[in-house]
Amino acid sequence: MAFKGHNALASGRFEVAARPLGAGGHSTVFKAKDKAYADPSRSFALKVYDPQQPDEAAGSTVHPSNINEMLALDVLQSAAETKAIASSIPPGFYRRAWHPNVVRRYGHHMASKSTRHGDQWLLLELLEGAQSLGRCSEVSAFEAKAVLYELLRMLAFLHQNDIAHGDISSENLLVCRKIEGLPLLNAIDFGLSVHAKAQQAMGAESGRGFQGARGTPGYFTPEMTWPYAAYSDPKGSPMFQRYDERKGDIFQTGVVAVEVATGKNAAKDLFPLGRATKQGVAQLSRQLFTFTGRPGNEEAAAMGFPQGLFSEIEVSSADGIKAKLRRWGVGDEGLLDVLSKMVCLPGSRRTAEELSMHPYFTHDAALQPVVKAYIDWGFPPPHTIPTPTVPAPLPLPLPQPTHITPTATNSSMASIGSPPTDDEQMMEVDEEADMMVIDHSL
Ligand SMILES: Nc1ncnc2c1ncn2[C@@H]1O[C@H](COP(=O)(O)OP(=O)(O)OP(=O)(O)O)[C@@H](O)[C@H]1O
Repeated sequence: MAFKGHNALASGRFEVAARPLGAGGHSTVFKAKDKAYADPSRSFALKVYDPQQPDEAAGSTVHPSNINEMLALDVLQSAAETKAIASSIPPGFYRRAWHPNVVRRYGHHMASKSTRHGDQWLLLELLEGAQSLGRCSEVSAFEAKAVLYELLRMLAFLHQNDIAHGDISSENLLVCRKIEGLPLLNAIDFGLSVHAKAQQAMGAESGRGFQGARGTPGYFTPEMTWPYAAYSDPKGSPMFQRYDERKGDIFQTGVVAVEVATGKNAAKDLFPLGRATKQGVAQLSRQLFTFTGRPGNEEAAAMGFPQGLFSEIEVSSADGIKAKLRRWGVGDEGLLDVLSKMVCLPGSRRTAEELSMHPYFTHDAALQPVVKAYIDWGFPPPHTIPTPTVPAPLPLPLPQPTHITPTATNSSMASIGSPPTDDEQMMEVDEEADMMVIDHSL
């Protein structure tokens, strides 16, 4: 197994598969074994970031999104450790308290001055046999409901921890196994995440929210696009308003849910970005507001939305949004109601926790195995399913970590595997795996 670049760190420590698992704009992800781990036969996903040209001011070769991702996973690790202590999970086993819908982090290294490929990496749980939600075919209506419920539970958790994912898309959600026959999602790619820790580390001014459009085409939100429509040269315009990325997560999740429910593709069929230019975003903005409706006076003022913009478009209403969703092929009235509170203007968007308590989910006893799984993992829902068949939650044994079979089944989703074998014997090294050299003096 060879690693391109052959630097001492990566080729010495990891045995890396030649063929990548996947690649993104700033990284390549490989299946790898870590010789420093107690069980050197255990496989991980090694995300190797591309070094950047040294930044003029700080001389750093680390792309800011890599820092974002690393720090978001730091925050999630702290949350898991705190939860583990509260649940009397012994030290070293905190990953048992990690949220089931977020990929687990095992270590990282960020050599901030190095231009060598392989000096910036993130070691993640291997989601073996996983495929992106966007590539799953034949998702049943009930699977689609379970997927949306899981997404909302995951977002509620992230948002409670003051993290916005910032780039929810069907490519950044991997499906790797099933709970009682239902798909289990894992969110990856926290490169555009928004959280106080990154803002502190990178000296961003305080206050939540970004300005301007960023993310994956197909998932841009109305609030990030309107300044492009409002001004011929919006760059640096003081009229750019900050927007709350947590609300953006809700909109993007709604778009993913529409994709899953209808089989349409966000970037091709729903909200295509014709050209990645200001003019292209301006056109997309018109399309987005045609879908959501333009803001009424009050919301327009709150968004800093100029008077008169898109005056020919009707004012936003839930009924208008539902009618358009029906035309796209969403038929279920419950789902229509949930989506009309997600794929709408920011002022009308509900929180992930509120949405997870919608009767569409809570009145469906068939969703019980999924809800029960969260209770078993130590994440009780903010609601209870009103059915006599639901057993009362018992005092929890230590949640068993999940284990993934090495190969996908021939269905569109892979299956749950046998129980884990390594966690107990890994105790010391489990912690050791996090004590990797961190050099991010940015
Ligand atoms: N933990 C994992 N287990 C298995 N495969 C993974 C894992 N993490 C990432 N991948 C694969 O690698 C691909 C790229 O990962 P990721 O989206 O994190 O990279 P990125 O460089 O941040 O991408 P982008 O340019 O979209 O921001 C994913 O689409 C997936 O196929």
